[in-house]
Amino acid sequence: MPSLAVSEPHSSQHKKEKKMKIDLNAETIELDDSFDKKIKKEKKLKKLKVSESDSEDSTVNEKSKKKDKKRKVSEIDEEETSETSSELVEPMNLKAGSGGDSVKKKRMKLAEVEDEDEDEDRSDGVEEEDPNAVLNFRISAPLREALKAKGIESLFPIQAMTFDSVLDGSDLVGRARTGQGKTLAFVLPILESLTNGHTKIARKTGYGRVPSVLVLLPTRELATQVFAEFEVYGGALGLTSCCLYGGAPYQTQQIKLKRGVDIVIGTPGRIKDHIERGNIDFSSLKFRVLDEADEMLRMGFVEDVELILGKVEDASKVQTLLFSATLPDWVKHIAARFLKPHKKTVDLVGNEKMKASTNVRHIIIPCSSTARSQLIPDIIRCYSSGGRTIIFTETKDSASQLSGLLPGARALHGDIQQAQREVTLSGFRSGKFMTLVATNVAARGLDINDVQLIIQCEPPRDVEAYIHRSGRTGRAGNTGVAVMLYDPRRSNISRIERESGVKFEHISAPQPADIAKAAGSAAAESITQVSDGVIPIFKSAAQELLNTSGLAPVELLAKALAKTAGYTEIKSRSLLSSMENYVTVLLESERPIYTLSFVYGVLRRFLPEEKVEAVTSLGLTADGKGAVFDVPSEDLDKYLAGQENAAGVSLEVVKELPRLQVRDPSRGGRFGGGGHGGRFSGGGRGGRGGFSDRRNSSGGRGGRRGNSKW
Ligand SMILES: Nc1ncnc2c1ncn2[C@@H]1O[C@H](COP(=O)(O)OP(=O)(O)OP(=O)(O)O)[C@@H](O)[C@H]1O
Repeated sequence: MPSLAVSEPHSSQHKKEKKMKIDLNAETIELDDSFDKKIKKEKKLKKLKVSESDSEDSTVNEKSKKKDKKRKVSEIDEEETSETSSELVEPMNLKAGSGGDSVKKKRMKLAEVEDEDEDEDRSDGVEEEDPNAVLNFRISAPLREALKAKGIESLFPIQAMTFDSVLDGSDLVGRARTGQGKTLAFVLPILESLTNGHTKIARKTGYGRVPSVLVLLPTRELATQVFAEFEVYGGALGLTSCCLYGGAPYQTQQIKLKRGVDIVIGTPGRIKDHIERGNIDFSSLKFRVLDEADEMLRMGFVEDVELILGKVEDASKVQTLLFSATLPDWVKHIAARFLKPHKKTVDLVGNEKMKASTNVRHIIIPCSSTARSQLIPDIIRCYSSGGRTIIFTETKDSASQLSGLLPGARALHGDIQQAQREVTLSGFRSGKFMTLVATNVAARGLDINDVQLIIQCEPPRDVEAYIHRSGRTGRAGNTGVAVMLYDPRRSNISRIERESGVKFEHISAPQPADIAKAAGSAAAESITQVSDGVIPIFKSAAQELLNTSGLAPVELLAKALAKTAGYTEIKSRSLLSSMENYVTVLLESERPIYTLSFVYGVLRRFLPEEKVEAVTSLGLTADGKGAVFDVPSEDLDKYLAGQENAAGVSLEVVKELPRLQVRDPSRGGRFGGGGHGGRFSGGGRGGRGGFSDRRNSSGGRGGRRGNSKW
């Protein structure tokens, strides 16, 4: 593993004082959910053997209701004393995961923790009860069994905190960070309500029945994923579901609707089409769910959503639930419009500074658009731990281009035919390929096992996108890494930092030499495994080489290892742009430097024109006294030698990238206040400017069918 220089310790934000607010009377609950800690605790509690008697096969565990208040209170106590830490260990090279079940994997990890804690627990001699154990909720036996089969024996906080409210008939707004189980938070109580709860009697049954539940989601992939959950858990209770989204034939969807379904899941455009064709009747709806509501509305589905929601005969008889990891202010207006006034709100993020996943290590690396395809494979090598990687680009074009440049990667975006999108996603899920290059179409909700690494090619426009994209890793209590590439001269990452609460780790690009070193160790290991039987055959060639090379045996062996590892030439990388074969140079002048043209003027005083033109990625330092730029590494000596003819000017190769002024494109390229305060270490070479691929963007907010940009 290459040792990567980290200039700023990743830590403090996770250990800050946690604020918690609970006001049951006002029906608003806000908690710091301290998910890591919660999961650990949960695992410890697994040891508790809650005997599940057969007589308890009664559909609902009545006791659980009485325990409700107690459970909530103990939940709060736990949270109050906990800390959230997302500090993760340095990346390791693990074997590529072959798929499998994330829950099981997580259980395994935590089982190890349990073992360590065993002695301690024995000495306590106190058995703790898990307040969130599935058995403590009004969850019927078939559903409990289905959960158990998936390795779920305890509810996650958002599920535990919302279950009774939904089952008892409340409208609800639910918010929890990415990957914390919001889907089951509505799936479970809805299913129980339909089969054992208050909506059971009114629910239509039999052939041709009209749906009781409508779930609206922003993308087809997400609709398919939520549909799969309803299939598993609803199927266990004899309920049927269907999934309606664009790009798939109408006829099969129509036939399903005609036969009758209990739950309809889909994207707004296609559902509206079915309504208009008279295929669907929401007059007997009992539940409406808006999952990732803000995204649906952002994608231009407002009118469709309104029309669909308006298709119920008596809105007072329908429960409406709204779930998301992010709730921009304007979503609250939507909630006020569609949800009943006495709705409940369970907000596990609340006023917490950190809005993004706390299970994720958030890293930023300076990189130009031209260096991306060279840098990304090295980032994957260093940070994916052998698991899956999702790379986010801003546009469909750049997703297609980048996937073509990365070996074994596939693209996913809105211009790809639906059938192909499904093939791609299922290939990624099953581990046929390990790198997916996607637009925001994959940013929301997708729950894919063993995604260890997220790479964002440039900072997204809004903070919600950052939160959701980085949340594709570190799910269900697992850990992950999110790397964002940025242009230190142009990208204003401080806004994302401020609004998401993330304190980025500033790291320089992995240097090819570090990666080669790690590959050399692996090659050495593989050589020790070669059978001694080959020695007599190769010995004479080795002896000959030793005699003629003029090198010491260890040097010769080093060359052999380099060849075995596939590194016959070691490049280096710019600190400024991550371009290979470029080096970052700092120019300092006795006089203040206000403009880029001043820097070019200074360079012309002591360098020939062609050398000045070869300078790239020029940026001014925040202290106003210098400028940094990249020069081709092969010409470095010529640049450094030139300074001898320049009075009052010095040039040196930087080992740490100084703080830079950030250029504000909205002000005609003028430089704004200081950039971020990060410093970067390492050596490097760099590349050309032109960082953003947004010029390719079709812009706008997307049309009715959404996804036009993605
Ligand atoms: N109680 C539980 N115990 C163990 N695993 C669970 C539990 N509930 C959900 N999970 C798993 O956690 C993962 C994340 O769940 P889910 O996709 O619902 O998260 P989310 O909060 O909706 O995330 P996002 O905001 O990104 O959409 C899934 O793999 C799910 O199977």
